[in-house]
Amino acid sequence: MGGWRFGDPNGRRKWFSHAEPFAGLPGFQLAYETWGTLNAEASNAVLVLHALTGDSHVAGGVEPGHPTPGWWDALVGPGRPLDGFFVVAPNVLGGCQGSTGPWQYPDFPGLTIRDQVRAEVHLADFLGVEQWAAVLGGSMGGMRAVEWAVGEPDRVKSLLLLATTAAASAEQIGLASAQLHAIRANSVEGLGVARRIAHISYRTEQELQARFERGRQEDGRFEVESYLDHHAAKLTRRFDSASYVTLTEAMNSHDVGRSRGGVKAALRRVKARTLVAGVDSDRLYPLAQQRELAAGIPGADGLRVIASPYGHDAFLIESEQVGALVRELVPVRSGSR
Ligand SMILES: CC(=O)SCCNC(=O)CCNC(=O)[C@H](O)C(C)(C)COP(=O)(O)OP(=O)(O)OC[C@H]1O[C@@H](n2cnc3c(N)ncnc32)[C@H](O)[C@@H]1OP(=O)(O)O
Ligand SMILES: N[C@@H](CCO)C(=O)O
Repeated sequence: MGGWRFGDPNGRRKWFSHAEPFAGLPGFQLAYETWGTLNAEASNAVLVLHALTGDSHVAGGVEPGHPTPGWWDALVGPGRPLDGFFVVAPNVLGGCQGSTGPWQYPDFPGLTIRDQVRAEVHLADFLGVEQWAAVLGGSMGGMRAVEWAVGEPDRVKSLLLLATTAAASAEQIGLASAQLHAIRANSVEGLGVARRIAHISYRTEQELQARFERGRQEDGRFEVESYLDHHAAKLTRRFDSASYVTLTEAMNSHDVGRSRGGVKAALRRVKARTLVAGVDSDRLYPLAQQRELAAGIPGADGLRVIASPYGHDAFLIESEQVGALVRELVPVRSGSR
């Protein structure tokens, strides 16, 4: 088993353990990282929720000795939008970066986004956070963020939903099911095939055309093929195929309206001041999905649009635009954190 499943590659992980049976598991642990300090009123805690292949390492280089870059470096650190907050980022339940996942159990139960959020509620209780100043998430992280706000409306003061949806659509489930078939046919090769399919959906036709055209490598592969091979190999080195299946199935299960009278009724439960943003070129999580969220959440301030040629991945790449949204959601109030 790779060290990344158990270990602490950046030397910053902490673990929370829950010893009681939970969602078909005998118990669980969540790996998480934190930045900053919880204030005396416990009013400055921000929960950052990662996407499908992300992890708890939101930021690197904030403290000496931890240089490995994170996936939202632009948000955390001196002078950055979450400076002064107590930032908490767990690895999702079912993931493979320190949290309990299917690589540990032969008969790992299926999990839903709701199960994953319920696990994070236990982490919040453990940390002494009664209400998050903000919950932020994109894509799968946004699914958990909206589930937090619907399921625990009194515990989320403000909410940022990026490139996400209230319920997985038929197309999203369809693309995911092709990826799941590839992995079930051959877990290692299949993970690479799944990443290739997924990565195309994370980018845009125009970007791929502009970058690669019909170019070929010396070995005869198309440039775009080589690019996808590279992303497939990179993910296969750092990610567990069984976790990919568990997390993908959890995303397919996502429907905030299930057993709550539908999406509209569920979204009306949200009490948080909310910003919803989508990416103008996102073909996987199209703007219509964020429009539905913005229209349905009572405290939502319209729909914000991130302008980008990069498609769905823009919520990871367009850090200036994302940072501006975070500053708007949780403005710096000197001395009040
Ligand atoms: C820093 C961390 O630890 S992140 C860990 C957690 N990760 C996450 O949460 C998100 C997962 N990551 C991602 O989704 C993606 O990597 C993103 C969105 C961040 C990538 O965004 P971009 O910066 O646009 O990268 P892009 O898609 O252009 O890929 C660049 C890579 O493709 C390679 N590449 C470009 N063209 C080609 C080609 N024709 N053939 C082969 N490789 C190619 C580059 O050399 C580069 O390699 P590297 O990443 O190993 O340095
Ligand atoms: N590139 C992102 C896309 C999923 O939202 C990831 O791998 O997590």
